[in-house]
This record gives sequence, C-alpha cells and structure tokens, in this order.
Amino acid sequence: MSDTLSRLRGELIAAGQFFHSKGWVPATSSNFSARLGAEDMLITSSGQHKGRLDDNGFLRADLQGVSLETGKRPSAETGLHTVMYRRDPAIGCVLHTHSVNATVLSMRLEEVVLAGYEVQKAFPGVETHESRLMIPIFPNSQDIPALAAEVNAYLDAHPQTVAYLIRGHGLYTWGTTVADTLRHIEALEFLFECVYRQLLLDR
Ligand SMILES: CSC[C@@H](O)[C@@H](O)C(=O)COP(=O)(O)O
Ligand SMILES: [Zn+2]
Repeated sequence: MSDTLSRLRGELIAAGQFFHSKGWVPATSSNFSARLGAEDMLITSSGQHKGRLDDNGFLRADLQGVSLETGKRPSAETGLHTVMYRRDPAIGCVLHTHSVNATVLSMRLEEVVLAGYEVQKAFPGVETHESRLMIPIFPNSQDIPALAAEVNAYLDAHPQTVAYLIRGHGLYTWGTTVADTLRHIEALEFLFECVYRQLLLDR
C-alpha cells in the first residue's frame, strides 16, 4: 500500500467526518475522490455513508471509471469525477456534497451568482470581493455520462468555473489537493448560506 494512497484516504475520511458534522452528506449521499497518478484515482465505493468511511470504503479506479479492485463498485457518479481528472492534470481532488442550502438554491435559481463577498477569495486566482463567480446549475439526470459531457462542454466554454450545482441534487467542486477542495466546499457552503439569507431578506 503506497504512502500516498493511505494519506489521501485518511484525508478523505476526515473530510467526510467534517462534512457530516455540518449536515452536508446526509444518508449515503455524496462522493469523494483524489488523484493517485496520471492514470488512476482513489474514489468512494457506492452506497457508503460518507460521514462514517473507513479504509474499506474506497477503491482504486482508472480515469475511465473502471474499478481496479475486484468486487468493489465505484460511486454511481464516478463519471463526474473522471471527467475532471481527464480535463486537467493539475486537478488532484473532486468532492461532491448534498447540503440543504445547495439543494434548495438549485431548485429556485437558474445559476448562483457570487459577488461582493470577501470569502470568494478562497478560490484560486480570486483576489478581490469585487470579482463575480458564476456557479452553473445543471438539470439532474441519472444518465451520468450525458451529464458529464454537459459539464465538460460548459467548462470548455467557461474555464474559470470553480464549482457547479445539479438541480435538486448537490454540489461538485475540485482542486489541486484534498485540503484545497475541502476549503472550496466550506467557502461555497458559507456563500450559499449568505445568498439564501439575502433572498429571504429581499422578499
Ligand atoms: C442517497 S441518494 C444519493 C445518491 O443517489 C448519489 O447522488 C450520491 O451522491 C451517492 O452515490 P454513491 O453511489 O454512493 O457515490
Ligand atoms: Zn449525489
């Protein structure tokens, strides 16, 4: 077992415990992955409770989503992870969560516009609250290859995108490391709470 694999697995287990403490990974929702090398990744197996992961809750898969471990089934949404690793060799982690705020906002808005918030600086390349981050919302689908193709085309056209929502479903974001990606999730959840509260005040 490589040191890298056990370190990344530990980081993803800790991320799941943190997200669970926040209520962002209810039931067996959500999935996590981290790049192992140029051709493979570590990903949660399907149906695990992400707040109570242990070493057995992961498997190695290639970047086409094929399990490299017999008897273990990768996340049902593996295609949304592999599309990111194939797009960009600098991406080292993809995290998907199902918080209430992400889900509710995705049901009410066409896109989430983040503007004027200091915490936007949690994202790479964002140096001022005067930036504008657009979080697109894709229709939910059980056809993961089709959804992954839609995400891929959108990111080709909008390469500055830092995350996306799936309607009625949840949030996907990515980063170079598990720590960076966890910071993105935490920043986005803070920002979604701000957007939600502003919408309430504006009523
Ligand atoms: C428990 S419903 C959530 C799932 O349908 C799915 O959206 C999800 O995030 C987890 O799927 P998984 O196959 O465990 O990775
Ligand atoms: Zn999901």
